[in-house]
Amino acid sequence: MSALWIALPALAIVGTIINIIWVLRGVRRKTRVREKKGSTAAAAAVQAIFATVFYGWLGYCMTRLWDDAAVTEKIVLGEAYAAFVLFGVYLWLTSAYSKKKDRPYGTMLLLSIASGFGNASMIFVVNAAIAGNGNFSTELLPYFVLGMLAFVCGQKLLRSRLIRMTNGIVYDKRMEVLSVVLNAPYANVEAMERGKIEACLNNDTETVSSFANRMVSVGTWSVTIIAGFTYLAVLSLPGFLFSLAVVIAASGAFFGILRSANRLWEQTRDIQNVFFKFIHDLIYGFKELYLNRRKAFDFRDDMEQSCASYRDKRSQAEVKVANVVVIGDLLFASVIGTVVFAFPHLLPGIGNGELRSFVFVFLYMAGPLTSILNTLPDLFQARISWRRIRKFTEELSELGGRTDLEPGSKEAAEVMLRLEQAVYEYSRGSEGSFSVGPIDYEFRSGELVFVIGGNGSGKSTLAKLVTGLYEPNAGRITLNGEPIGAGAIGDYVSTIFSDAYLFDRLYGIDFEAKAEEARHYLQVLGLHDKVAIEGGRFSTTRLSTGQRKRLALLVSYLDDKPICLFDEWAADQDPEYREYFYTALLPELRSKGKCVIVITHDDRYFGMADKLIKLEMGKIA
Ligand SMILES: Nc1ncnc2c1ncn2[C@@H]1O[C@H](COP(=O)(O)OP(=O)(O)OP(=O)(O)O)[C@@H](O)[C@H]1O
Repeated sequence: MSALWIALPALAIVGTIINIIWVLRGVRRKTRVREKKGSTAAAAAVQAIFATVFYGWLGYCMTRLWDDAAVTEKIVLGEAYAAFVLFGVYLWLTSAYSKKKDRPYGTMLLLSIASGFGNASMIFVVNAAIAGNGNFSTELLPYFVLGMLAFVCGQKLLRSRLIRMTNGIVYDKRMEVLSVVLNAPYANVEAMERGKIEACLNNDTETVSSFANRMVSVGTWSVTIIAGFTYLAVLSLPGFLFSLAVVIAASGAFFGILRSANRLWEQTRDIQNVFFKFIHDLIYGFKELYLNRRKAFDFRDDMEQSCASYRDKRSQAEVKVANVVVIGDLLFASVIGTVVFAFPHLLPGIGNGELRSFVFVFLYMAGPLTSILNTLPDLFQARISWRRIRKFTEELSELGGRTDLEPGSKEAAEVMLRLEQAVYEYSRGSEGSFSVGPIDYEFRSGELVFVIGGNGSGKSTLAKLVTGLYEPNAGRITLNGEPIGAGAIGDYVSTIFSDAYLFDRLYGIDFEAKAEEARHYLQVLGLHDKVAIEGGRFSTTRLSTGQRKRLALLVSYLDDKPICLFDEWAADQDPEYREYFYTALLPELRSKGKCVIVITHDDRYFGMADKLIKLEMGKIA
């Protein structure tokens, strides 16, 4: 036995030294870098004071045991002190030199054990002191203070690590979801139920994040409870078994109820998608709702029903949980009642002191126990959100998509984009489908191509195929003779679709190098007295529809890609800018060697084109 007691701390010492060497290796290889945040002189001083007080007090408590200890016990005490000091060094090193995506589970487990045990030991010491006869204050007070110090220091270190780690996990998840959305095939995002992306990025990541923060306390509570139960077992084995059975039964019932509430939470989560869709409709349809009160009334009615359903289902789920919490509290009270009133009859040997200690310790544990049970509903909801995030990312990346956001090479100034038997088909279930193609066509640099045709003939669909928004269902697309994936074509094209979105920043454009050019085109497009560009940002985008399209044209111009595609750009322009677009800007782009594709209904200007493509029912006529 004594050999084991000597070996255990010795193992801890060796393990910690290996870990310290590992951290130092990370520092040397720069995988760990000096943590700048929070490393002020004041923070360092506080850390030093805490460390000195803790290790000083620990040493003092150990020396109190020293005199009466046998040789082997002295060895164990010495080893334990050395292990604590080394662990402190390890903690300081890992917090001073952090690394990316650090998940220090082992360290957190040890800190949970230290602080949970510190927490529980306070009540053991108090209980032992009360149970003793007289002069307890000087005898046991140092150990009570040591328990307090272990709890406080352990909590401080554990919480800061856990908070950093859990928020890091949520941040990583959010960035992962964002990357998946940005790399997802356009058709997947277009087909996605409206509101789903918002609910996932906003709702789900927040739910996971708030749960992660609650996990901070669960670790400590668990250790306090384990330590408490161990102490109860020492005090009275039957009492311990009985209370354990009650706690297990309460937790089982709680779990069962939570499972039945789970279905309701799933449903409330579905309603969140609908809620975000309503918000979308409210913002983008506000004009129509404002003008037509009946429409607004009906809309409110519709939204109200959805909100009411959310309220009812959520309430139903929470009432279920609340019932169990109340029953749980009742169960804890009945454990104490049974122990105090029934045990003296059932177990005649049991003493008053034991009963008092039992009640005392159990009462101390009831708080953490209830808190853990109350955290379970959050766990269920976080699990739903976690699954939704996973399903969402899987759904988006189902058809492949791009692997990263790094733009490819766009150096080729001369391009030949060829559609070979290319087909794109919308599947519309039972209503049949619409398809564009098969199309064989070659778009070349220095050419101005107009795409014409009636409404619904497939012009915009063809544009999406050509620009790589859609992947052909059949056939293929080549660029300069090489097959090219849809996701990569975007590097070669700048587009203005009829529903183009105007960002207020010039993303992806080296504005400093093009500031002069930008100012010139602001003047040419008649926007210089409306909009200014400062630091790559427009002073405003609150403009008329025509002006916004002109600003989009400026962005496309600065983009300077080899292929330019304009989808009915001139439709919103007055005759002056329409004339400028067809007779000056398009020829200028062509003379600069661009491949220009224009979707248009302006038959007055058809003559400006080098080639005309007429679409009828998705096919070139
Ligand atoms: N996202 C979509 N999902 C399913 N079907 C679609 C989708 N977008 C368009 N369609 C269908 O494809 C057909 C062609 O649409 P497209 O927008 O390409 O026509 P268009 O020639 O550009 O028309 P317009 O001149 O009115 O802009 C339409 O009948 C439409 O119903």
